[in-house]
Amino acid sequence: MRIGVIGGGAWGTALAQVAAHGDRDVLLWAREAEVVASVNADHRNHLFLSDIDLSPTIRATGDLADLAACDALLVVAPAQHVGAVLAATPVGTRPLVLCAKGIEAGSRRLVGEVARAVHPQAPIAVLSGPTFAHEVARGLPTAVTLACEDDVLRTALSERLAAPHFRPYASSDVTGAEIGGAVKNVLAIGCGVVEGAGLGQNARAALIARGFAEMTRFGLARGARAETLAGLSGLGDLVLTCSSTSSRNFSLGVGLGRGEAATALLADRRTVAEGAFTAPVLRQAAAEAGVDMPVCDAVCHLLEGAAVSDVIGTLLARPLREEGV
Ligand SMILES: NC(=O)c1ccc[n+]([C@@H]2O[C@H](COP(=O)([O-])OP(=O)(O)OC[C@H]3O[C@@H](n4cnc5c(N)ncnc54)[C@H](O)[C@@H]3O)[C@@H](O)[C@H]2O)c1
Ligand SMILES: O=P(O)(O)OC[C@H](O)CO
Repeated sequence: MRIGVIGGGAWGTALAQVAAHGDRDVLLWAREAEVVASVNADHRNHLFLSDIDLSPTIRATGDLADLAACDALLVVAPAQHVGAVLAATPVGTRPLVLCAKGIEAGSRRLVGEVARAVHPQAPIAVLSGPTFAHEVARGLPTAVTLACEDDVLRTALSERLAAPHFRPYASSDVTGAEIGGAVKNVLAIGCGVVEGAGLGQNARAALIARGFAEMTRFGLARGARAETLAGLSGLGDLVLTCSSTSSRNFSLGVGLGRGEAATALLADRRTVAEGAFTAPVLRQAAAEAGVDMPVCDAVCHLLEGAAVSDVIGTLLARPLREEGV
């Protein structure tokens, strides 16, 4: 199975490195000509993953048409751009493995729903979990959820992408795998705010636990399974992203917590903090589904410029309630 990767950011490049394990050929599509040039000439991605020596069996292209030579495509463009990039990609019946984490603005569709609309003939899988790209690319041990409704394809993809340091766990719950990844980015911004504002470790743990309850409520309402949300792509990724400044979402929150404006923090950035785009869409989607998500709402208010003390005060002053989802 020859793998093509759509997206030459940090995660697309790290996944290309995983797929190239054992000297297998991988084709990486990158939007930036300088990424294509540096991967092909130096086996490095100077723009997005600069300190990693890449396998020489990874070849980069700037032409989406070249992906017609691949058997399966990993989709690693940011969530807001997946629809446009896929519309320009020759897909047909090739499996699409969705690796972006987010919800599309406007349509409020998960990435899988976007992909199905653009390429209805293509089987869909989702690869998601606690995965900082720079750790995966360095060969540090990592486990992910690989979700696909088709058993045969799920097994084939798992076997093709598994490597000694990279262990996929199979699931048939595509929606659950997607929702965990999308919601955790929003919650990670909140945990970063806790850090930046110096609110303490207790507050961070409370936010992770109550945030997980929100992820579960929303996921169950959208048809996800509870065990998927409690797995690698849900709770696992939530814990990772809420604990480290290696996370772009957490770091964005740290800035907000220090009183910096979201507009300034997001201006001119080359890398993506998906939670900033997902938060307002998630608020709409949750309202539509009748699901209460006060922590995610609080993150929206903070991104809109509300003062940290006001937002935290409002969260804590809500009527007392029973614990549980
Ligand atoms: N970096 C990680 O550790 C990591 C891990 C797991 C999942 N992800 C997810 O992977 C996805 C891609 O993130 P990343 O970290 O590889 O990106 P990145 O932040 O390293 O780079 C930004 C990417 O956005 C692309 N881009 C910018 N404008 C675009 C446009 N108009 N059309 C198409 N592409 C455009 C760039 O070409 C580049 O590939 C995100 O959904 C992210 O949440 C990232
Ligand atoms: O840097 P972040 O916040 O986009 O997180 C990267 C990955 O999603 C972690 O699993």
